[in-house]
Amino acid sequence: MTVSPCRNNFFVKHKDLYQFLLSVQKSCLKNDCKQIVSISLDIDWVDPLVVLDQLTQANEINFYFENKGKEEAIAAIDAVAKLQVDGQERFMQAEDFIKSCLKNIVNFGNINQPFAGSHFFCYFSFFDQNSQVNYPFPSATIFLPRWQIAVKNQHCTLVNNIIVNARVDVQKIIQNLQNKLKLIDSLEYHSSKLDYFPVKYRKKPVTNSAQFKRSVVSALEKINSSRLSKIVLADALDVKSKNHFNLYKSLDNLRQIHPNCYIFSTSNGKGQNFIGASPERLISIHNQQLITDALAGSAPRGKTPAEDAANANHLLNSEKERHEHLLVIDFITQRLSQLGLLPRILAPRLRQLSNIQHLWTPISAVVPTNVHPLKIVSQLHPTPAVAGAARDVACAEIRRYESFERGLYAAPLGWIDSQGNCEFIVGIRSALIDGDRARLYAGAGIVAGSDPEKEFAEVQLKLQALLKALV
Ligand SMILES: C=C(O[C@@H]1C=C(C(=O)O)C=C[C@H]1O)C(=O)O
Repeated sequence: MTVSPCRNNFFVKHKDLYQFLLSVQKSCLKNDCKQIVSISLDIDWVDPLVVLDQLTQANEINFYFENKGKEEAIAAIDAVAKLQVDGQERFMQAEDFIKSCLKNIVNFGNINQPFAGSHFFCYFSFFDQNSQVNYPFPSATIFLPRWQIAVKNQHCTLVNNIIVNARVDVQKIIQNLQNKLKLIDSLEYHSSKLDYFPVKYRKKPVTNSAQFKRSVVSALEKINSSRLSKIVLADALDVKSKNHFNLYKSLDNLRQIHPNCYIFSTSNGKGQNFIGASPERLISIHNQQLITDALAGSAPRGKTPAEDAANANHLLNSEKERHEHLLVIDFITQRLSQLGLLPRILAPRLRQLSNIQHLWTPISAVVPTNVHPLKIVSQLHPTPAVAGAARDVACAEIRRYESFERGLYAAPLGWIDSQGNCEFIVGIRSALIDGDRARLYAGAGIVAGSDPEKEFAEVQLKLQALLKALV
């Protein structure tokens, strides 16, 4: 792997890149192969969301991921390498794809700056196989983007991944990069305010309220009599707007309303987008340190500080909520142990969002270098936070109760770098957007003692938070 020093002034120093690309091309010619070059450049601060909005073409896939609290945002646009698969082997195939791409990547620029070097963006569906034939996303998509813009703590990095072979015009690659830099430089940034448009839309629940509550009652009967101790039942809400939804403004609203959530968006390059604001991290790994969230058990935020504290107290002390939460902790620790990891359960706490609060227990572990992040993702997904326990029974029942395809809802999405660092979240509180139509998803965990009315209200609360941000 060849690494050159960082170029702060690309326009002055681009000769080094030219020489570098020529040498890569020469070796491609000699070995009759092609190579991916990851060019990392330090650039002036930009808002990756604005870049995403302004630079993505409708026919390109893309990915957006932001955690305002951590001052991190990353936009990935278009693909130079992509894998889309369905079926049980999807996580394994994704891992193999990433490993084989990495063998073929050389770096140019300072790969030690935040988010430099190659990153793979991945999103999966809840089930191995979508049963809705025309569902717009396959059950696994992994891609290495052509363009990646990321900020971390005010530091901004542009990565341009390119394919070099014997025929490619090296001069043109550099020209392309220069043009893109100029374009990014010319973008305008306005400090935006919350933009609640009085959007005109029609709402239509996919499951009517009576049906949802009947499902809860029926699930409770099963919980008393079978191997099922928890099931997460979701509801969907269809919304038809007068105009096309504005993704950029909706995401901008989401990041302002939910600054401590992960804001995400992905486009399939065919007109459909999946977006949301999730409080739930599946795994993050930084320098072999893994953190995962057990997040389950919910209460609304109070209207006054006193009411809020009372709700929080009730949540922390409720046997039913604690049982629901413990099932997730037990599952995660068991699964991590099966992989040979030694999970450490950190102190339980509350995750307080603008509209709702959850019981939250972070769990940490050290990941040996031979355990690939996607092995862990495949072991953990779906946790009882979004499926139930026992998992197989819960998943089969979810298929029976829910009349709609979960698709990317409640499934892992995130990125992995070449060192095994990664961040995957669970795609809950999410919506599938298709022009002027949106389908919103949210669910609630049902355990012994659940009240159908309260579970229905919890799902509506989650749906409303998302609906409020869509414009
Ligand atoms: C399934 C969802 O949320 C999950 C269910 C929770 C609960 O029932 O208490 C809490 C957090 C999430 O793990 C969702 O929001 O769609």
